[in-house]
Amino acid sequence: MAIAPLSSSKLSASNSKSQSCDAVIIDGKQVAADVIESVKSRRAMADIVPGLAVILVGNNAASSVYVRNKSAKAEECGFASQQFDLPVDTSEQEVLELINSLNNDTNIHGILVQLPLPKQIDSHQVIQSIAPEKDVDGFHYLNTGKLTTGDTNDALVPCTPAGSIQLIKSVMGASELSGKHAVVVGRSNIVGKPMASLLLQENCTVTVIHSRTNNPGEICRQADIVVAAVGIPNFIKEDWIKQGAVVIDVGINRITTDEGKTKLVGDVDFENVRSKVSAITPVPGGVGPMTISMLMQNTLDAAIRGKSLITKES
Ligand SMILES: Nc1nc(=O)c2c([nH]1)NC[C@@H]1CN(c3ccc(C(=O)N[C@@H](CCC(=O)O)C(=O)O)cc3)C=[N+]21
Ligand SMILES: [Mg+2]
Repeated sequence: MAIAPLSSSKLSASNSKSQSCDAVIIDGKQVAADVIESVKSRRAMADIVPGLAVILVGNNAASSVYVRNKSAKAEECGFASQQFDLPVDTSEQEVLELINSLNNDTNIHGILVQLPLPKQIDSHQVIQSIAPEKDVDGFHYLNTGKLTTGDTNDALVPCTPAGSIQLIKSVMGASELSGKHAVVVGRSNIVGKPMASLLLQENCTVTVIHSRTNNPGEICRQADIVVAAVGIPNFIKEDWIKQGAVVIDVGINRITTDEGKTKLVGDVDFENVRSKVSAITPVPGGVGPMTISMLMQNTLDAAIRGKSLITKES
């Protein structure tokens, strides 16, 4: 796995592309704010109040912060948000009963169960119990099936991969994206697999590498686009990155610095990688804010679809 890093002089000599000393730092906060503006105006035009239910089980500190941020953003968009804070010893049956009642609540259009769940609860059972048309995380089989078969028009697409694609598109046109080699690092159901499907949809050549991959660095170095979703700080080093690549860092790792402060970092060795890429997302301020914006977009889409169904039926 250890590959000697190329010196940058060697690279510039062997690469026809210009040295990208001035990499674009993709402003995820700005793109996310643009998505929110569009959600607000579409909501007002549709004249509806989308209802979002967020369920949090237990008191994981990071989860509490994320859930609060999601509820606050929903309110800002003109949604009605309901937050359910359940104790850490809640049974699976109790969660299923709550979801059942939200599935039947016509004022609720989106249901999100914050992951991870405490160990007595089977998250698989919980996710599959959410009505697919309210599954704003896009984790239900019906939505993952629609995504992998390319039926993305009425699928609810997982928020982090959907946001990541949008960030790629903010620096690369659709025609430019077509035919590019994208390497997804990580194969989770939440990010890696749906990300691969979305990139295929954009006509990329897609490789998914993971913890059992032989020669991951060699493969990653061929990538025009790298999406890192492994959950390990500084996992992606400079010598894994091809000159001029676009790098999307999905990692959210809370680390303690030498000075004893906690700090949020991604999966990419940002300071060393940035001189080599054409564009890169920072952490924080990259993919994270997009995840929340795409959740609002999914909730609005679910509410608009729900309204048109009712109109059709009546
Ligand atoms: N059912 C479910 N759906 C999720 O979408 C989901 C989940 N469970 N469990 C946890 C992860 C994590 N996640 C994040 C969302 C926003 C930021 C975010 O806004 N991050 C900011 C920084 C926030 C901070 O400072 O802590 C940023 O990167 O700039 C991060 C992480 C959604 N998740
Ligand atoms: Mg993995």
